[in-house]
Amino acid sequence: MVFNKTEEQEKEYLRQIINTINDSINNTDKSVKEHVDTLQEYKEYLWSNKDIDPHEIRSMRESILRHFATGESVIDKRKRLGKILDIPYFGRIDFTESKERCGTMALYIGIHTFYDPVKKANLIYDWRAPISSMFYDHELGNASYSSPSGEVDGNISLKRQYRIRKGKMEYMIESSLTVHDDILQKELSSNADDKMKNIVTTIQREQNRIIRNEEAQALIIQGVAGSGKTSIALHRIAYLLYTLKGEITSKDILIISPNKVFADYISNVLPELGEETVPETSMEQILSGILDHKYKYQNFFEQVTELLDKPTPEFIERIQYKASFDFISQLEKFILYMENNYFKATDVKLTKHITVPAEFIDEQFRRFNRYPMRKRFETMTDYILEMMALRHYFKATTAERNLLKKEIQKMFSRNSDIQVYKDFFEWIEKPEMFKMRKNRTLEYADLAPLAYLHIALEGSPTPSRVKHLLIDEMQDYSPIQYKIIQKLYPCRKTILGDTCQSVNPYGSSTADMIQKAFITGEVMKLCKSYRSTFEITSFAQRIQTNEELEAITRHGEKPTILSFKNPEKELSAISELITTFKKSTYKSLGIICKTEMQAQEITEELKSYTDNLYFLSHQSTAFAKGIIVTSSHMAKGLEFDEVIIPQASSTNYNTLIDKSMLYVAVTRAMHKLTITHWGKPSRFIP
Ligand SMILES: Nc1ncnc2c1ncn2[C@@H]1O[C@H](COP(=O)(O)OP(=O)(O)OP(=O)(O)O)[C@@H](O)[C@H]1O
Repeated sequence: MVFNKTEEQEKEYLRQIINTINDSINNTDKSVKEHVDTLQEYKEYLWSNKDIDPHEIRSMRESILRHFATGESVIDKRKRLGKILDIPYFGRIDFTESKERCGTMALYIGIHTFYDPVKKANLIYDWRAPISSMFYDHELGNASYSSPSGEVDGNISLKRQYRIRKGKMEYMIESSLTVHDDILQKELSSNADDKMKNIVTTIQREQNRIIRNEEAQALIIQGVAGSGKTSIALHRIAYLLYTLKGEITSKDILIISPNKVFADYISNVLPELGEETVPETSMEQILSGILDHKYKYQNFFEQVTELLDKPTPEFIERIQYKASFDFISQLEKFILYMENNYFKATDVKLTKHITVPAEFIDEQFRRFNRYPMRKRFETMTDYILEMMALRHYFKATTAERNLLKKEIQKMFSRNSDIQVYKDFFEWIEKPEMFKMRKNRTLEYADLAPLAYLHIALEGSPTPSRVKHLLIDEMQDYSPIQYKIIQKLYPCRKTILGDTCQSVNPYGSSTADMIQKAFITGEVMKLCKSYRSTFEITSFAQRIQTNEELEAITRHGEKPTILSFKNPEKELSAISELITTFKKSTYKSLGIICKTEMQAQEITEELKSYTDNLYFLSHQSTAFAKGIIVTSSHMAKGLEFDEVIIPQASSTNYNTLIDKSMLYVAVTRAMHKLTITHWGKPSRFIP
């Protein structure tokens, strides 16, 4: 007999579950109150009794801490219960184990586990539990999952999906498929929120494999635009926090994200999944940190702007060379060269009668080669003086010690990293490859190699406590940057991106290049694109074909291309499109320009037609709902119900990097896309 066979029975069961959760909430509230009262009693006792003996104080202190810890975990539980009251579960599978004789289990799956202490049974299973994986991986029929004690085989006889909101069941679907297409279609057709949302109810099989991959040391996810890479990476973090509880907490995870707006945009997913948000940083922050924030540098955004503007061929060449593996191997050879040639030992006369011979000093420089070059001087001095004390009974004074150390330091050719870096380019006979900008500002492409040399000379900063590193927009970082990341964060990693969406075509990395830079790493692919309608995805494919991409069959309006005689007409048409958007059910509109300067200009111009425009610059820190005007670079990773791409003329979109920008802009649209231009249209518009 099937448990809760009909929809009526399911609705009644939901009511029962909600009552049980409410009982549990009342009990935890009582327990929280008891803890608070006890702590208050302790406090009053301590305040009113001045002469308590130290033993009593100690034992009270322990009790207080114990109460505090239990109190905190009860509060956590209370928070979780409050959350599951809204949507207790979203799926169900009926599973019969082949070996066991305990019959068929109806497993309800939700964001959190719910254990009923009265019935002594798990009423809801966490979506991350091993048994729940079958919900995502299997259709009706034979199924299995990996439990801690081995593979469990069995049979799924029923599969249901529910939409429950505020404790009420809106509908349920019985399905033989993994995740029912109707529900996925409904989710995908909904409008964009101001923050990325979780997709736990509709995770697809190929996505689930990535979320639950525990083997890969570095998991590299190459996924087409809109394939759910970022969502999946965040669900993976939630999964790891669940399975590795006790070993890893959200504070042990670090996200390297492209900018603050993106970090803000994704900041809701983990809390929605019941986990804390994780720390976030940027590549520039890391690299500049290695160099003690000593140098002014062109940031990545400025480099992209220069590439879009009028880059000189030499500028492009410098970026390209520094993103090559040949460059890394030259740099490594040079480090070896420094090791062999930069330390020129000389005799050091410590007293009238005592001289430390050059040969002996040189020997010590080589002896301590496990230390970075500039970190050897202290240890060498100590060792030399120890040897002299042993062999010659010479006991050096502090002044003599300082003198020796200073002299040894002087034997190393260079103190300045920049000078060493310049030497490198002389050594490879390519001095033209290094160019300092005005105001002693470094080019962005020099930041990483300079940091690499700095590590060879001074060592890495203190070992990081990061246990899992997440890198988004992987294609925008070059191999040398990955080499540094590997030195700094030898932990496990999840790295994701899409080569087709590079805003750094001369210095970008493919999944294979990243794998090569890390030596180890597993590449997994996501080929299905979920964000945009079939029509928009097909349009994007004609701008830049990705053979691996598979568009989801969700249909919508065909993208529109509007041509005008002059910029005034174009602007007035855009303002009309804005008016139509305001009357529509769509919640977000992105007006995406090629550069930030163009976005700023258009914002100013549109202000006389419409209000509530939000200009998103590279200095912005938060994403906003409504009408956003921004550049392609900033729009990367974001999505909008509707997108307008202005100024798509042949002069504005003409080069390789322009094409990438157009592709990024087009793939931000979920439901509607309009491209406008005056004069000749860009050759990239299909
Ligand atoms: N299994 C799924 N169920 C529901 N929605 C999904 C699913 N997978 C992806 N999506 C939706 O597709 C959209 C794109 O997801 P996401 O931004 O994570 O993709 P991405 O690969 O990082 O995109 P891009 O590289 O283009 O920025 C989001 O709206 C996300 O909610």
